[in-house]
Amino acid sequence: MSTTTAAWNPQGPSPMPYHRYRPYQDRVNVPADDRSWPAARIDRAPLWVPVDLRDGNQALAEPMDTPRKRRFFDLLTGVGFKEIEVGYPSASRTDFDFVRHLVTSGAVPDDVTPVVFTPARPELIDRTFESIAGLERAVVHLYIATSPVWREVVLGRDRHRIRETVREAAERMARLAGDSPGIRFQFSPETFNLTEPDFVLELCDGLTELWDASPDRPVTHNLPATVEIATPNVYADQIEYMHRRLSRRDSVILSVHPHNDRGTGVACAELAVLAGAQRVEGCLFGNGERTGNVDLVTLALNLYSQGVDPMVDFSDIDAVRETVEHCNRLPVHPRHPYAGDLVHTAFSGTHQDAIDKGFAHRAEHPDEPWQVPYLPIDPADIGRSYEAVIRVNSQSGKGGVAYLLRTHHGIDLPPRMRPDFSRVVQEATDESGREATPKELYGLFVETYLVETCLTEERPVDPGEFEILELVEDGTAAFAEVRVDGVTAWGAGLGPSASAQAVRSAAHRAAAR
Ligand SMILES: CC(=O)SCCNC(=O)CCNC(=O)[C@H](O)C(C)(C)COP(=O)(O)OP(=O)(O)OC[C@H]1O[C@@H](n2cnc3c(N)ncnc32)[C@H](O)[C@@H]1OP(=O)(O)O
Ligand SMILES: CC(C)C(=O)C(=O)O
Repeated sequence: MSTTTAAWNPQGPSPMPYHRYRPYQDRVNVPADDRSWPAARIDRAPLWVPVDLRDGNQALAEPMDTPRKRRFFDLLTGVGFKEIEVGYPSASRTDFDFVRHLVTSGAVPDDVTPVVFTPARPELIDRTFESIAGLERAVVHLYIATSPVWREVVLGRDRHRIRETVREAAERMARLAGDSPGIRFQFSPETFNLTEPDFVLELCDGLTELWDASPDRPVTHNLPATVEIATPNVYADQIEYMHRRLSRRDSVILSVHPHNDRGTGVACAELAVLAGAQRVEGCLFGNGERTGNVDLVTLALNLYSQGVDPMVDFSDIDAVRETVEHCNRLPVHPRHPYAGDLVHTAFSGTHQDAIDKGFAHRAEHPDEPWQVPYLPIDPADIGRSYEAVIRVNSQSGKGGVAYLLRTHHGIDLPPRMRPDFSRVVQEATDESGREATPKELYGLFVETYLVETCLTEERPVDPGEFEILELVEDGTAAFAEVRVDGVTAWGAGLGPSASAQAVRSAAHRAAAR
């Protein structure tokens, strides 16, 4: 990219000390392989693994207690997740007790595998195995940071010492698991995205060998973007590098664990799946350390919107959201993809017009694939009503106003009358600075167009004086446009003598102008 400033771009240098930071190219070696991921396509869902009860939980000011964790766990199994990280049992008594609760209460369905998380420390590995005693199936997940800064600054161990620590931990895990066929292993080189690729490959391949992974008892290598450092294409290159080189590839489940520091967690996960990842760890609605873990709801519904089976059920997204908000004690943002309160709502006029026309088109062609403008998916598919799709304020136009009157009050304004009522609404909302609810719109409609009595008394109109320009009757209501002395106005009527009322009303409005 050119660094010279073009005449059309008047931006000046920022006073912020950006020179303190380095581009990712100076921080990690990213393999310059040929890449195939840009041309790939996602045609099936990866294995989703929610880590809300561990990574999400460790980021909460008030970690979940057993009842909250249990409620979350039941939600996750109910939605259809089959592998669930349930805690960091060596971290606290609460975490340990919850895993024991799962073991002893029979809460784990037969087709669900819990995952437990442990650092590479012998006493904590022992405690982790203690927590799962009695579970038929579990994945024991070992982690240690592998990148240069963490090695030097945090762990004080060089590559050789890290290799040794990992080997000793893995041997201990293998010993503790014994010949139990239901216990599988997972390894996460924390800060993978900042680690030299050859070192990660060496560690992962060493464990595949040591744990004797096979297609029947595969090992999971989980490659986290612990802290995002680059655009998502870079993560995809890193994942594809591993995908192509990991040994015993058919005995390895290649997993990713993106965080969202740059706001690109979802993009990282999607590009990583294009690059060969088969499993994705994340949290519902993106809870997690700092800016959060990648949001599994968004990922699953992104697939859904492509016509791909997401293999989880979010058909009642508000119930899912309510449980997650209760357990995390954190709200979901109103603009959150798919689940936020406002994400299926249009306030602006041209959007409302397009949605209105889209629904009308759909009513005539119900079997066509979904293509209502501005609505990526049908809100009804995730349990949302159409009620909130269009809301009116001063940014709205005639289409939205007409839509609300029609859908909430059964009043279908004739197209030529819509601009007239829209002006009335615009004045009212400009004046109030607020949204106009469907009830308020109806009130404005009645007040504006059903005006016969007072005007009749003030200035009676002789029927011979006016000309009816348009009269529309639709069974419930009638609408009339009338000219009096060269002045036109609309009126409306409801009920049995709606037409007569509409004409009288319009005539009196015109006469009063
Ligand atoms: C990216 C992630 O999300 S990783 C998961 C992080 N999650 C958590 O930390 C939540 C739960 N953790 C805890 O409850 C505690 O940290 C415990 C129980 C695990 C350990 O507690 P403590 O013994 O008090 O240690 P502390 O919390 O200070 O952790 C730092 C120590 O762990 C070491 N450490 C960090 N990661 C690892 C690892 N994967 N394997 C082995 N040791 C590690 C550090 O080098 C440091 O050791 P040092 O004291 O010798 O310098
Ligand atoms: C250790 C892994 C799984 C992790 O939580 C991270 O890197 O964020």
